[in-house]
Amino acid sequence: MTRTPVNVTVTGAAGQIGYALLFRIASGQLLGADVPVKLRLLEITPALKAAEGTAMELDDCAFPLLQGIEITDDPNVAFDGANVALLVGARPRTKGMERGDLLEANGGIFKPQGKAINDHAADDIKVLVVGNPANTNALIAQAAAPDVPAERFTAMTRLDHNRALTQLAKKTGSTVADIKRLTIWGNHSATQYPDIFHATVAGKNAAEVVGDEKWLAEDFIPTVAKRGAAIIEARGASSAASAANAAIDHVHTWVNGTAEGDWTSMGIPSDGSYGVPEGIISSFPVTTKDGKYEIVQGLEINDFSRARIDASVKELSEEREAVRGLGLI
Ligand SMILES: NC(=O)c1ccc[n+]([C@@H]2O[C@H](COP(=O)([O-])OP(=O)(O)OC[C@H]3O[C@@H](n4cnc5c(N)ncnc54)[C@H](O)[C@@H]3O)[C@@H](O)[C@H]2O)c1
Ligand SMILES: O=C(O)C[C@H](O)C(=O)O
Repeated sequence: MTRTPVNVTVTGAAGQIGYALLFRIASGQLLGADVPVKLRLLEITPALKAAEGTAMELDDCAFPLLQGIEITDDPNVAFDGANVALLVGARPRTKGMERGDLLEANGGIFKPQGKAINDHAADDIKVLVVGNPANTNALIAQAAAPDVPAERFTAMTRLDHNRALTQLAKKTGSTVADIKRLTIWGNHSATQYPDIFHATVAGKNAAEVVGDEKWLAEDFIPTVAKRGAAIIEARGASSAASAANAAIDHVHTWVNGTAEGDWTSMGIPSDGSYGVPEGIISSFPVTTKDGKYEIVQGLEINDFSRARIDASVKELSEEREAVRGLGLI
C-alpha cells in the first residue's frame, strides 16, 4: 500500500464508545476501504493499561489498513500530526454536580486538548467532539486553538439525526433509505429540535405524509430528544455502539461528501445563518463535499420550528456565557 496513512487520534480510548469505535476505524469504515490509518489513543494515566488491552485486540485483528497504534496520556503526543481527532473522553456528570461544575470539569479536559491540537496537529486537522456536553466542549477546544480554522471543530448530532431517521421511518412505514433532508437543529441535549418539515419520505414531504402535528410535538420530538436518557434507563449505561456508529458516519460524510439531493446534521460554529448567534456550535443542515461542509441555505422556517430552534439555541448561548464566566473561552 503506497498511500500515506492518516493519523487518527481518539481520546477516551479505553471507554465504552472507544471500544465500539476503534475496530471500525481500523477496518476502514471511518475514511474508506483504501485509506491506511495510524491510531493514537489518549487516555488518563490510570486507564492506560485498559487502552493497552484494546490495542492488543486491535493487533489481533490483523487489519490490513492499520499501520500503527500509539498509546499515551500526553495530549501533546496524542495530537502530534493528527489529521482527524475524535474527542470522546469527557467527565461525566456525577451525583450532586451542577451544570456549571460539569462545564468546569470538562474545561479542564477540552482546553488543554484544544491547545495541543493548535500546537501539534496537522494543517488539515478535522475535529469531532463526542464527549458531553459536546457542543460546548467543542467551543472550549476551538477557543484554545486560535491557529486552527474555527470550522474544523464540530460536535456530534449525527446520533440524534440517525435516531430521528428511524423514528420517522417507523411512523411512515418506510425505510431509513427512503428518507432524505432531515435536520437536527441546536444542542445535543433534550432541547434539540429534529425537523421533518423539509424532509422527504420516498420523495413526498415528510410532514404531509405524517399529517399529525400532535405526534410530532408529543411523540417524535421527545422520543428523539430524550433517547439518550431512555438508553441509559434500559441498558444501565449510556449509548455506546450507536454513538460510535454516529461518529463514524459524521467523519465519513464530512470527508467523503453527502449524497446528491440529501444533507446531514452536524454541530458546527454558527455563521449567523437562521438567526443562530454567530460563534456558538449549533447543529445545522449541512451538505459536504471535498472535505468541507456548507450550511443548507434558504429553508423556510415555520413558527413551530422557529420556537424550538430558538429554545435550543438559547440554551447554547447560556452555556457559552457560563464557560465565558469560567474563563474557559
Ligand atoms: N454526542 C453524542 O451523541 C454522545 C452520545 C453518547 C455518549 N456521549 C458522550 O461521550 C462520552 C464518552 O462516553 P463513554 O460511554 O465512552 O464513556 P466512558 O466513561 O465509558 O469512557 C470515557 C473514557 O474517557 C476517558 N477520559 C476521561 N478524561 C480523559 C482525558 N482528559 N483524556 C483522555 N481520556 C479521558 C476515561 O478514562 C474513560 O476511559 C461521554 O461524555 C458521553 O456522555 C455523547
Ligand atoms: O451520555 C449521555 O448522557 C447520553 C448521550 O449523549 C446520548 O445521546 O445517548
